Amino acid sequence: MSTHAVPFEKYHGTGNDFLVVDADAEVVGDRAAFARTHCDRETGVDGGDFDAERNEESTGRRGADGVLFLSVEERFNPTRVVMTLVQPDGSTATMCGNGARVVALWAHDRTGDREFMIDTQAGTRRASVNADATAATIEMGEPTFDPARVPLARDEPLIDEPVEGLTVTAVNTGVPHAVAFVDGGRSDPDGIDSVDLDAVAPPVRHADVFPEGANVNLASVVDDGSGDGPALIDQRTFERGVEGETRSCGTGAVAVVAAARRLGLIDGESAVSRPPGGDLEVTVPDRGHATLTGPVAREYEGTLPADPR
Ligand SMILES: N[C@@H](CCC[C@H](N)C(=O)O)C(=O)O
Repeated sequence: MSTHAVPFEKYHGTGNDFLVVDADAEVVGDRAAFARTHCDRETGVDGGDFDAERNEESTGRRGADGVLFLSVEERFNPTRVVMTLVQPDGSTATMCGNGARVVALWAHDRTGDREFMIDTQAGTRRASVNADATAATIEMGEPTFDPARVPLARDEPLIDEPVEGLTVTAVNTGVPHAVAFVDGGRSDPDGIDSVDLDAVAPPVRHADVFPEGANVNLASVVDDGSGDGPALIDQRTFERGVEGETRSCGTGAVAVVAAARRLGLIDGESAVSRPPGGDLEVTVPDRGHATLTGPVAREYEGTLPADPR
């Protein structure tokens, strides 16, 4: 059994926060146990109070939404980064939009580059960091409603249909998502924030129609984009693997905009999705890659036991 200390860095993208471990430099024997222990919101890693050496945007919470194990391959142009996300329940996610944006900033911090190819289990995705390294953009692949690829336990797409008490649309944006539109945005006392997400999401997340489970999003169209600016959509997401609500979900933001377009709820291919942790700019063109852009920040660093058992 290994008991050595593993260096890590903590980053977040719009409040979706991750421990980052350099997989080339560090050997973590049981990655699932490492994630389960150190991501725990009650007893996991603690960045402590803010101080001058820490980024003032730190979320300041114990634990994390996952561990990113990263491997940099600088011999490619652009530099490639192999990304594996292990979630707080020990599962591995095929894709994570905010995680991939964090990967871009982490790789920028190590190499100084601003363009990267990120290898995920959902495919290779192009990513970039902006000039002052405060935001990152990632190509997200093409959202699909294809029942075989969501996946669904049926042959027809699931579009605006009742599932376990919510009316949902199912879409895969690298991982499976269920999107339910509700009336009233965040500023409405009876709107999206009045819903008990921890109560309504689990039956949908585990519904038989989703054989691999699903992340569950609530969304409310605040501005349909028919005026001057892009559409604005308030978002909340209950994440598979975290088994709770996160402050932001990037694949969820793309799913919300893709579903809004499919249902004809917004004009144009661009929208701002607004989870609690901050705004995400999303484009979902008729064909080709969706994109996801938003702030990313480094919080702090430290060491953690490799084998926490
Ligand atoms: N927070 C992520 C999504 C991570 C994967 C998800 N929990 C799953 O298991 O499907 C994001 O920003 O996309």
